[in-house]
Order: sequence, then C-alpha cells, then structure tokens
Amino acid sequence: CDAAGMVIAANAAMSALAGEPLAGRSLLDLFRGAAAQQAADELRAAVSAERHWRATLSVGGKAIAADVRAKPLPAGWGLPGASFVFTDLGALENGQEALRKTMLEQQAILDHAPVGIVFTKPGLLKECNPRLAEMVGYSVDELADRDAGEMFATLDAYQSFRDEAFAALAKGGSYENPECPFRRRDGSLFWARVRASAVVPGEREAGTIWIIEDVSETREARRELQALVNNASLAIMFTREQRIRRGNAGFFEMFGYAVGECEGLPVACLHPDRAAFERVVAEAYPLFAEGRTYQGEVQLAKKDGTPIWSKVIGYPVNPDDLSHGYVWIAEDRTRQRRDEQALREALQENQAIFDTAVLGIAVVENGHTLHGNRKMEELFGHAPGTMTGVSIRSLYPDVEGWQAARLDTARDFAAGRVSVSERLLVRSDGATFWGRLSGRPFDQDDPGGRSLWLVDDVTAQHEAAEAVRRARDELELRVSARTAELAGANALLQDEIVERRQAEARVHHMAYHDSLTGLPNRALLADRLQQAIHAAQRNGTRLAVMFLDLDRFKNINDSLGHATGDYLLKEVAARLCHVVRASDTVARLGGDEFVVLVPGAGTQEECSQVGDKIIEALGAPVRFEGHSLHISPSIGICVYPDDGADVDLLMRHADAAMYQAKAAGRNNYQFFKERMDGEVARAFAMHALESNLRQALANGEFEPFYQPIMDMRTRRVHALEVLLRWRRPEHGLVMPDDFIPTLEENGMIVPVGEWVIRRACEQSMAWQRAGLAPVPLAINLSARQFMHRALVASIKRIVDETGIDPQLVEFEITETALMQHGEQTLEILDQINRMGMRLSIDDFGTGYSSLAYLKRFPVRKIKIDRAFIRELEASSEDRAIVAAVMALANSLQLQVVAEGVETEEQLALLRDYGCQYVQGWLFARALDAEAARELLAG
Ligand SMILES: Nc1nc2c(ncn2[C@@H]2O[C@H](COP(=O)(O)O[C@H]3[C@@H](O)[C@H](n4cnc5c(=O)[nH]c(N)nc54)O[C@@H]3COP(=O)(O)O)[C@@H](O)[C@H]2O)c(=O)[nH]1
Repeated sequence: CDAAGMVIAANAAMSALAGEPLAGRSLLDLFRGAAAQQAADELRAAVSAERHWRATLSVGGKAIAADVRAKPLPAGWGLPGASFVFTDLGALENGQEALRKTMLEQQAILDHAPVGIVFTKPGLLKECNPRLAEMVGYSVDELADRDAGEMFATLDAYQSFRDEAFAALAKGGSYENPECPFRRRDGSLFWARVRASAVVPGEREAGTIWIIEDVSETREARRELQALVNNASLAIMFTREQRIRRGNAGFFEMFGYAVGECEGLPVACLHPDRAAFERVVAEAYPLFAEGRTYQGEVQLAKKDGTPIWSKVIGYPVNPDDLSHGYVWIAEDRTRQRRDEQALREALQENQAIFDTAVLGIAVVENGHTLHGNRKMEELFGHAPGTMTGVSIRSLYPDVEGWQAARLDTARDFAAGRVSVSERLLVRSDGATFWGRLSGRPFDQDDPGGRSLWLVDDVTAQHEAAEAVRRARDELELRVSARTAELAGANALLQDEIVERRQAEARVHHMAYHDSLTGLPNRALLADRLQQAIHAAQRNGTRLAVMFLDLDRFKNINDSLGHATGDYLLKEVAARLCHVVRASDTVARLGGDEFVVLVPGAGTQEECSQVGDKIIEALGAPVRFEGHSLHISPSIGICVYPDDGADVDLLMRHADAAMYQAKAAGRNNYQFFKERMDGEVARAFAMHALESNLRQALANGEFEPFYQPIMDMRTRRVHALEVLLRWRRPEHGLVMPDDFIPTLEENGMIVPVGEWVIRRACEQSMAWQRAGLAPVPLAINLSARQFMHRALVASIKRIVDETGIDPQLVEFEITETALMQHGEQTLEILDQINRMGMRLSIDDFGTGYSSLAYLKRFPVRKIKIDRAFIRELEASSEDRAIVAAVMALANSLQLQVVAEGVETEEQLALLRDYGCQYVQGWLFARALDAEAARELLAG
C-alpha cells in the first residue's frame, strides 16, 4: 500500500484470499466489517510498530480470520507506504501440509544449490548449505556458530570485506563483490563471488544471507586469457564508434605506440590513408551486420607512417548489439609478405630459368619424369606440358641402351658421384640423337630416390668429333704419303741447296774477282791489303804495293780489237801469278791496271827483285791469232809503312809512282817519291780526277742547277738554263769549269750529259705535276757529246720515258762545236729539230761562224757570250759587236739571248739594241731545284 492505504501490488494468494484483484483498491476495504476507523488506526499503529495482529477481514460478504503482519515499505520502493502479509487462519490449518512441503522443497533447493548459502548473525556463521561447507572444507554442523573471519584468506581481507559489505547493506541495499579471497580449512585459498542481503534491511543483528559462488576457475581462466591476450604476438584491439578503446601490448608494439598512447584515437589513424580505411569499413561492416567475422589482408600504417602488411580479423563484441564495439586481431605479415614476395620472385626466376634453359631439365622418380622443361620437351619432341609421367625407358631407342644407362647411373649415385654420360636417345617421332646426360640425386642419402637430370643435344659435336676422327685418319694417311713425297723433295732440295751454294759462291767470287782474268778485283785487293797491313803492324814487318799499267795497251786494243786485248790481259794475269809467290796477291783493277801486293817485301832490293821478275815475265812476246804481241809494264812501287799506313794512301801512292814510271820512259819500275815533277803531277791529278768523276756518277754526286733566262719585255722567266754542279764530298759544290773539260777529254761527258738531260726532264715533269706552269729548259750539249752517234736515240728515249713535251727542251751548242763537223752536224741538228726540240747557238761571237752554215742550221736562238756583255758600257767595240750580232740575228730571224747581264745599265743598252732575252746575275744566279721551284711558283 502507499501512504494513503491504496494497494499498489498484491500477490496471487492475496487476490485469491480477497476473491478479486486488489491493485488500486483501498486496503481498508478489507477491514470494513470491523469498525473501519478503528481498523485504520490499528493499521497505522501496526505499521509503525511493525507488529502483527489477529484481524477479521470482510471479504466478499464473508468474515475471514486472518493474521496480519505489517511493516513499512523498504527504502528501495521509493514510496512511504507499508507492506502487509495476510495469513488466512482458516486456511492455515489446511495449508500446514502445503507449508511443510514447501519447506522441504526449499530445504532441497538449499541442499542442492550449486552456490554456497550462509546465514550469519554479526560475526558468526549461523546456518549454511552443504555447498558452502564443501567449499570451505567443513561439515555443515562444524560451521555453525563459527567465526566468519576464519573463512577469509587473512584477517585484513575479512575486515575490509566486512566494512565494505556492511556499509552497503546498512544503506538497505544488497552487496556484491565479484572476487573475494577465501581460505579453506586446509589453508588453501579460493576465490568467490559474494552477494549479500540483509534479512531485515538495515538491521545487521537480524542476520544476513550470503550467497557465495566459487569463481576460482573462472578467475584463473580469465587471468590466463588476460595473460594470453597481453602476451599474444598478435595485436588485439577493441574499437567502438570507430575509435580505438583498448589494445594489448602486441597492438601497441605493432603500431609503434606507447602503451595506452593511442586509446581514443580514430581507427583510421592505423590505415595508410582515409581511402584504405574506408575500404576496410565497406568490406567489414556489412559482415558484422550479419553477425559474421571479417578477415582480410590489408595494408596498415605505423605511427611513423611505415606501412605494415597485416592479416586482420574483426568481429563484433556482441553480434546482437553492434554498439558494444568490435574486436580486431591483427597479425603483422610484412616480413612474411616480403619473404613470400622474394620466394615468389625466386620461384618465378627459377621457373624462367627452367623454361628458358638451353639444356633439357627433368626431375625423375621411379623411372618416370615428374617434370620436364620446354627444352626437354623440344629435345624429345613432346608437346608442351606432356613431359610429365614419361617413362625413362621410352627415351632410349632400345632396351640395352636404357639398361646400360640405369646400371651406370645406379653405380655413380651409389658412389656419391654425379652421373655424366653421352647416350643415344630417341625422340617421340623415332628420330635418334646424342644426348649428354648429367644427373644427381636430390638426396645423397637416398640414391634411388628422386633425381635431377640435365640433357644436352650433342649430336653435332658427336658428328664433328667423328668427322675429326675420320679426317685425322685420312690426314695420317696423307701425312705418311706426303712424308714419303717430302723425303724425295728433300733430296731434290739438298741438291738445290748445293747448287744454290755453288751459285752463291760464284756470285761471291764474281763480286770479288775480275770476270776476265779471275784475279781478285779492287774490293778483294783492298781487303787483302788491309789484312796485310794489320799483319805487318802486328809483326813489325813491311809490305810492298806495286801498281802496274800496261804501256800502250789502248793501241793494241783499238787496233787489234777487244778479243786480242782480252787475251793479252789474261796472259799478263797468268804470267804475273806465275812470277810471284802464292802468298802474294795479284789483282786487276780494270782496264790495263794491275796491282801486286807483296807482304814481307820492304827493302828496295826485295821490291826490285819482284819488279824485275815482272818486267822480265811480261817481256816475252804474246802470240795470238798469228800476231806476236809485245807488251811492257810501267810499275809504281810504294812500301808500308814508309809511304803510307792505310789502304787508300798506299794505293794512291803506288798509282802516283806508276805515273813516275810512265814519265821515266815506260817498262820500268819507280819507287814512290813525295815530290813529283809538274808533268807527272798533272798526269796524276788528271788520273785522280777522272777516277773521282767516275765515282761521282755512280754515287749520284752530280746535281743540276737552274738559271732563269728572262723575257726582256715582260721581265718574267722565259726559260731555265740547266747548269751542272758536282757536290763533291769534302770539297763542296764544284763548278762545271773544273770538271766538264775532264769529262769531255775522257769521254765521260757522254754518260754524264745523258744523265743531265734525263734528270732535267724528270724535274720539269715533277714541277708540272706539282701544278707549276711548264717552262722550257735550255740544256748544254758539249762538242764530244753532240758528235756521239747514240745522242739522238738517247734523247728520244729520255723524252719517251719521262713524257716531257719536246717543245719544252732546247739544246745549246757552242758556236765552235757547230762549226767542227760540217755536214754531220747539220744532220744531227735536223734530227733533233724534227723531234720538235729547239736549238740555240751558245757563246755566239767567240767562234768563227760561217754565215752559209748559220743560215742552214735549224737554230732559233743565239746567245751572245758574256765576254761581250761584261764591258758593254765601257767598250764601244763590244757595243759594236753586240749591235752587229743583233743585226745579223734580225736578218736571219733569230732570237737573241744576252748572257752575263749583271747591271741595269747593261740591261738598258741591250734593250736599246732590241735584245729579246737576257740571262745573268742581275736576275738570278743558277739555283738548286728547290730554289728554282720557288722562283717558278713566284
Ligand atoms: N756540256 C755541258 N756544259 C755545261 C753543263 N753545265 C754547265 N756547262 C758549261 O759549263 C760552263 C760554266 O758554267 P757555269 O759555271 O754554270 O756558268 C754559267 C753561269 O753561271 C754563268 N753566268 C750566268 N750569268 C752570269 C753573270 O751574270 N756573270 C757571270 N760572271 N757569269 C754568269 O755563265 C755560265 C753559263 O754559260 P753558258 O753555258 O755559255 O750559257 C758553261 O760554259 C756551261 O755551258 C752541262 O751540263 N753540259
């Protein structure tokens, strides 16, 4: 009832007692039968006194005796009202039985309750059920009136528990402690959940009912779970409203946060970006809505942004109410993923190697292939992907080959070796090939197990090796045949070698011997003389060099012919050899010159003896073809060391002495004297110069120079006169006046002159090839050269061989030379003229030209001798001569060159006389080829 006595609630028994529902009715209505006011007073008094009394109720017109207990409502009701317990006394008797049954049922409940239930009065246990007794290890009876503190782990624990519990109960409420430590009789502890309520709220003395539930196992399990969670290497996180609420140590560690640091942060912060987070949300939340678990491998991010690959499992805490949040378990798979990636790449690489290998690769087990790469398929002609499960036997053309391979392989594998062999294999189309096999077991301890094989097609090598073997056999045959052949050839070669040696000996002999007489020549004589000088030096002895020239030999040669001359020379050689000792040397230098070298002869007597013997031996007439030839020598003798210490000097002095013998009347010998008389000296000098000029031509010591002939009108080069120079070693440049007369005298002017023409033509062509304008050459011809019968042929040959334009060649012949030979001269000049070359008369004015001839000569030009130019300004006579020459030239329509022009005055006068061309130092001296080229290049 509330404070106004209105029924708030009534149980079923009460409604049954009242015969109708009572809620909302006034309780006083039950007491109407009695004096209502009295009943109301009594009720209030009973409530405030919390007592019970006997009352008569008026229900449904009936009076019912009832026992009423009244009590104010507990504070928890929130109303100032009272509770009433009505006991129908009439029905009580009938209910005794029912009550007893209820009591028994309740006792059964207590006895079998799975929780401990105990009733206490302050400080003491009063009653308890068997479960509690079991929990603490006492009997129910033993616990009666026992001190409650004994049940607790410690006295302190009991006291704090007691204070806390009774403080709560004192407020009229119930008390609950989820985990409280208790002690068993044997001293062991257990944990229990305790709930308590006061029998009479707020009245401790009225006693307290305790329900004690052993939660030790649950607690242990929870602790274990907690430890598990805390120590898990996995990250475990609890989220609610998309914020991080809690995480285990693994979580903080995985994401790089300090413990508790990120609690409250948005979950998105664990993702690399918003989009990644939303992808997970989009995938996971629909699953959660269906009460399912989300699983995925996603990329997350550490606090510092480092990406983490993580396997994530998420599920709702309460699938029925998603507002409770979610549990997320994340496993860091970054390393595994990296390892997996590396593994995947390695596998791909291996696969690529496997697929692209140039060798066939197969894994074999139990006589069949497990895998084979593409090359393997290709080798054996299998379609792609069909190399698996192929019988190894089928890869061999016959059973013998296969058996042999098996046996060898088994032997190799058992010995721990790689099995390498070359075998004939067969393709699926039946074609065979040679394969090089290389196999080894996967596991050395299981040689009969799985094995790896490499196969290479070596048919080509096999065939090549076979071909090589055949070729080698063939070669061996050919080698033996060739060896036999060579043996024959070798014999021939030996003969050839002998012949070659003989030929070489002949060549050597020819090089050092005179071909006509077989005597040593100049070179061998020089060598022998040198050796004899060394020997004489060593031994302190002397030696004699005797130079012989046959008197008037040229006469015999010219009159009786070369054959007679040759015979005579050979006879002289034989006689000389006959009269001297074998240790002496007889040599022929050329022509009619001989030298006898007499080692050991030093005194005049010894030399005279030899000289006399020679004169005597040559004195006897020589008979040849009916002629009796008389010959005598002129002998020059010089002695080492008195007359010279080297070969050259001794030869020259012997030569000089020979000239003395000639001068002394021939057919005698003379010893070398330091002083010679003038004629002998001249003859000797002439002889020496001739000898040197011969050497000069052979050694290339001659050199043409070029002096320009200028056009008076244009003052440009009209032609170049070719003037010979001799670059004589140790003498410098020798001018032609010093050697041309000698060349003319001894006839050498013919070969030297021919050389000059050839060299000048070659030079002109070289200048033209170098791009210079062609300039005519004026080449001197001496009288003797001009009269030589081979001149015209020689000039023609030079023109042909050098390719020079004949118009560019002009020959200068002295006036004297022209006048010497009359008609013959005319003939030669005509021939030269017909070849297209020009002719001019040199040194004009110094000879005595016949005007009749002059008119007939095909000359174009005359050169006024420089003797008339030199004094031109001073000498009226020379001016008159020059004027006359100019008049003559004009009348004969000849061009005129004035040579030796050294001054402008001379030039001016010559211009006045109408001279067209001038030559002289006023313009240029004779220049070497390089200077002349520069002049022409201008
Ligand atoms: N048969 C051959 N005779 C030849 C050849 N080379 C030259 N000679 C003849 O030798 C003579 C001397 O010649 P060289 O000493 O060269 O003298 C020549 C000029 O250098 C000289 N000359 C020219 N201008 C002047 C000058 O102004 N003053 C001066 N004092 N001398 C000068 O004159 C010589 C040329 O003379 P020429 O030949 O008459 O034109 C000489 O007679 C040459 O002919 C050869 O290869 N073969």
